[in-house]
Amino acid sequence: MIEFKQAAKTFQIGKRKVTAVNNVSLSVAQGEIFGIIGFSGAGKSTLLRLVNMLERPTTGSIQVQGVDLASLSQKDLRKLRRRIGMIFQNFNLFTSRTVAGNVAYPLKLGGVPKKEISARVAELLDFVGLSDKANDYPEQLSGGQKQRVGIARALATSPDILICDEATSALDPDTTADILRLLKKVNKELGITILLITHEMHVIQEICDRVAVMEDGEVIETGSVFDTFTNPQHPTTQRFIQSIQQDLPSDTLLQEWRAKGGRKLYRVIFKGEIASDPVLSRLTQQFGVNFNIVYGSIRELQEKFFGNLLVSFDGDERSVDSLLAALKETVEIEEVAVHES
Ligand SMILES: Nc1ncnc2c1ncn2[C@@H]1O[C@H](COP(=O)(O)OP(=O)(O)OP(=O)(O)O)[C@@H](O)[C@H]1O
Repeated sequence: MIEFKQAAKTFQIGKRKVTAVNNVSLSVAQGEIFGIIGFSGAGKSTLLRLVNMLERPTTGSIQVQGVDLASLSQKDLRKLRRRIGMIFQNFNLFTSRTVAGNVAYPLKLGGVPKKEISARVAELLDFVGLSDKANDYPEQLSGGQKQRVGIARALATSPDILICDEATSALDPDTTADILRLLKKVNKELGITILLITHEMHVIQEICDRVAVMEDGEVIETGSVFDTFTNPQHPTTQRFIQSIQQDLPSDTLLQEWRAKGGRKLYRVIFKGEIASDPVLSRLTQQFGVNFNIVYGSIRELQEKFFGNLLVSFDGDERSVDSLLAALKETVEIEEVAVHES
C-alpha cells in the first residue's frame, strides 16, 4: 500500500546538512494501522511528508498503491492526495468556517454538487458523532470535538489512507482514548489504512497492528506490536516500552528484598496461548517446590495475554534447578539482577 524504498531526505541549512530521514525501507500493508514512534527530531514528520510529496526524497523512492510518487504529474499528484486524508496535532481547522463548512471544504474544492455535499457532510458528522454541532464554529468546540471535525474533513473525499500526525498529542487521556476508538472505527468499518506518528507508546499499544521505531532518521526496529512489546530489541525501543509498563520493581525494593534474606528472583514471561496453561503450579508441584509471586502483571496486549511475573522458588537446590530447566522449555525465564546503588 505504502512502500518506502531506501528513502532519505536531507535538508541543507546554509553550509550544514541535516539528514532527517536516512535510508528507510518500510512497507505498510492495506488495511493495517501502522505506527511510527520516535523521540522529538527522530524524523517522523519528515517521513510522513514524503507520503504525500509535501517533501521529495533526496534519494530512494516512495510508492503508494504501486505507483512511484516521483513519476506523477502535478495533476496526478493532486488526484493521489485526494486518496490520502490527513489529520494534525493542532487540528488545522478553518476558524472562520462552521463545522459543516470545514467538512464540506475538500468536497467544494473537488467540485462536488452542492446537494451531494450537504448529504455527505451530514453522513460524515453522524459517523464522528457531531451531528448536533454542524453550525458551531471551531472555537466553540473542545479539543476532542475539533479532532472529530478534522477526521470528518479528512474522510470527506473517501480516502484509502489516513495519515495522522500526532493526532492525540494535544488531548487529555480520556479524549485521547475516544479519538483512538474513532480511528479504530475508521479502520475497521471503512477499511482505511492508517499511518500514524506519535511519541507516545500507549497510542501504539492501543490501536496499531505494527510499529516502526525511528531514531536519528533511521528505522531501528520494526515488527508487530505484540512482538515489539514483549521482546523489544533496541535499547530505545526498550525505553519506550518501559515508559508505559514498569516491568521490574525499583532497585531500592530489590535491595530491600535481598537484605531481608529474600531468595533469588526470576522474571517469568508468559505470552499468548501459554498464559492459559497453569505451567507454574503444574511444574512446581511436579518438582516439590513452592513458589511466591512477588511482583508483576498479566495484561491484554493485541487481544492476547502477556504475563510478566517476578517469582521466587522455595525448595532444595536440585529440585529448583530441575524446575527451572523444565520451565525454560515453556516460558521465558531469567534471574533478576539486583544492582547495588
Ligand atoms: N524543513 C526543514 N529544514 C531543515 N531541517 C528540517 C526541516 N524539517 C525537519 N528538519 C530537521 O530534520 C530532523 C527531523 O525532524 P522531524 O520534524 O521530521 O522529526 P520528528 O521526529 O517529527 O520530531 P518532532 O516530533 O519534534 O516533530 C530535525 O533535526 C529537524 O530539525
